Amino acid sequence: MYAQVAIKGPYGGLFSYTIPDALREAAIPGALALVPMGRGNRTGLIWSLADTCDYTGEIKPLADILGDTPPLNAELMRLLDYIARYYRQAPASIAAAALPAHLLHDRKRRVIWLGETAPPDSLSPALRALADHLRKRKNGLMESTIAQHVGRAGLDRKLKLLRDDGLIRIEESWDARHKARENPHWEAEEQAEVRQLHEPPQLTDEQQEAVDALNEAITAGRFAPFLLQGVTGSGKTEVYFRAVETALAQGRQALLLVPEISLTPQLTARYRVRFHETLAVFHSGLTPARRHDEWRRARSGQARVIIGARSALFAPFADLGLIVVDEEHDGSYKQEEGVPYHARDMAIVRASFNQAVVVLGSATPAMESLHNAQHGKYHHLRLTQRATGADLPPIELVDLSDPQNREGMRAHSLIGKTLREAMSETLAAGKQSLLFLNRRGFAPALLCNLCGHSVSCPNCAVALTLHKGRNQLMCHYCDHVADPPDVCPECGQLGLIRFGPGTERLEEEVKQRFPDANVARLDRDAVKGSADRLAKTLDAFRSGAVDILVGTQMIAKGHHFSGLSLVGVIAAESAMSQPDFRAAERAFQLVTQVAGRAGRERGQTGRVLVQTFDPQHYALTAAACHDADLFADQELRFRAEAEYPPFSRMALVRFSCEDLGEGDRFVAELRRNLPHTEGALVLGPAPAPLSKLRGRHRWQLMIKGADIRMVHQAVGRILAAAEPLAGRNLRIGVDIDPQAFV
Ligand SMILES: Nc1ncnc2c1ncn2[C@@H]1O[C@H](COP(=O)(O)OP(=O)(O)OP(=O)(O)O)[C@@H](O)[C@H]1O
Ligand SMILES: [Zn+2]
Repeated sequence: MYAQVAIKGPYGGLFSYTIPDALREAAIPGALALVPMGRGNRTGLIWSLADTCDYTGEIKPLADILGDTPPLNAELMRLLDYIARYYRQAPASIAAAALPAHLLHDRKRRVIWLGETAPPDSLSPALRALADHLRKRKNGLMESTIAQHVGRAGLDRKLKLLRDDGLIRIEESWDARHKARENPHWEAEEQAEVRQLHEPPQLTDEQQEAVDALNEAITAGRFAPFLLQGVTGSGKTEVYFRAVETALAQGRQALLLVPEISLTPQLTARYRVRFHETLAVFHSGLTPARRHDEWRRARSGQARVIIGARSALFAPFADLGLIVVDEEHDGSYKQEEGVPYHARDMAIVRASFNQAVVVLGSATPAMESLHNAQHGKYHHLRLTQRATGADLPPIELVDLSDPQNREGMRAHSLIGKTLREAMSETLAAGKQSLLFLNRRGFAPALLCNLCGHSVSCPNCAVALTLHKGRNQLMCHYCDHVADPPDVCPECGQLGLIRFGPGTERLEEEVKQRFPDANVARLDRDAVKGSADRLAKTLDAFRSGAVDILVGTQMIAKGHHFSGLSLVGVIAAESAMSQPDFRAAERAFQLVTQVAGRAGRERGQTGRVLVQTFDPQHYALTAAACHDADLFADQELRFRAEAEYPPFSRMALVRFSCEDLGEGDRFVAELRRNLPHTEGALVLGPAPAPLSKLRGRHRWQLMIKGADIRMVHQAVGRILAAAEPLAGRNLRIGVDIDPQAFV
């Protein structure tokens, strides 16, 4: 028997080890193993067991198995293996994404002797020697120090035996290290929310129908995928609650995936009120130690409902009966860095492995999900009315090319006349406004109007964004910062102008125009370095302390602000003009979602103004009449004609190299040797739209095929051709079902 161990590091692959007799029982897939590698030991995840081994060199034995029970059970290992194959990724990268960060890092543990001064006679000679060594130190010993004395082999197992006998205590050192950094504000916020929440509401007829359908499927205990398409404010959350209750009543567990940004105390509080201590929360505000605690509560079955962002997909469960993917269209479900996987798509896979029900919920479903619903792959449930009885707010498209609207706008003004007047009226009526602009900073470019030079990042092929508050130029890709120059670095003249829109500029204009209003801004800069800043600002807006909130997509979705009546979208273009076939879909989703924040309480009238230079665009006209079906009809027709997903499948193979010449030579060579796959279209390799990122030059190759098998086959052949041509400095990455084409 050989253990195939996934080990993080430059190799990325699986390494074979023999299994010593003492570890035979514990060495199963999903267990953490300590293995000899080079001159030291490394921690890895046992991926699989094999009877044979191809490796012809010396195969070493596993040094130890770590932990009491394997962190990942057979069900999760099956999912991980599927992900590795589907996305063509190294097992070690997947393991790193799936496990709490601590487990794979080399552990620093302190072992403290608790027993009598003399070890009991019943101990075996090996344990007795170890116990003798331990009892001499009052303050305990680091595990690494113990290993130097008694050897590493089997040490973990021996310590476990002593611990089980009550003779020692083992302290994870990071427990202490991270406790100090715990953020108390989050808990306080959540508590405040909990007190405000009341009894569950009586379901509307539409909600009841959806709940009935879900309950039936959950009770049947078989795999069943649903698309819950409900307009903004239709009470999808209440439907999820009822489904979760049913799954719990069946003795099973439930997983709720939410976009990271929705993980506000408001949302978790709503879940806490319903599910109490059976709830575990995985959010970015937790310290690693707390995260690990929550993870352990889930694995032990103590927590029966888990709510979390993308990576909660890997939450350990004994018997998962329901997965909910809230705002399933949200881009944050796709991980772009590291292992590119889509948590929504893999949620479907995980549900099918578990005979579980999976619900994808959204007011603006992805075209892929709609297509599946239309073809009977998913059950389609719809909520067409707002649960509170409020009407959807009227949406007006404001044509910015119309001179009337430009009246009073100065050179860099972002707010046209119609929006300005509406904001005045709202303020005068004591109501709140929200302005949405999908770009942070003051100006996305610093341009020389004498020579045309644009100040760009030294590491990336993009312009640097000016941040006026901190008076710095920043790269939004690599976080490079620089002082803004006084003169053009190219021609040396005083010709630099701050060009383009940004939330900081918008905030400044709002403050100038409405000096008496209380204005706040929410974007990545505004919440940087403070985990509770987001919650605090949202709270101030919710309580009415802030009159006008300016922000990026952080404010666009999921929130329920009861006093909000006016929503302004500053530049609807920015979403539509991207070189991406999903641009129209994103524009429709964005406008619908941000508009959906307005007028959510019964008896309230909301108003939404969308400023645009292209008021005829079908994404905007459909959004303006709240017609998701009309948009889907047009969008799916366009996708079918152009053979884009969901009518085809795609993949990107990316190449990057620090040296431009070396990359160019590789790409030219690959182009000459590009293999052909029947039924798959291959475009490139060509320089990527973002041609340089973090100091590496980039190229990409796009593959389009009628189905995923062809795409996989083409990717496999291209990798086989590319890998032998690639020098040491060239990196190759695969992105299956890409969401971003930069
Ligand atoms: N049956 C009901 N009766 C009255 N109010 C309800 C009912 N169901 C939900 N609500 C309330 O309606 C509001 C909107 O619900 P919720 O936030 O779940 O909507 P949603 O569908 O998730 O919207 P969005 O897609 O915009 O996030 C909430 O304040 C919720 O408490
Ligand atoms: Zn950069």
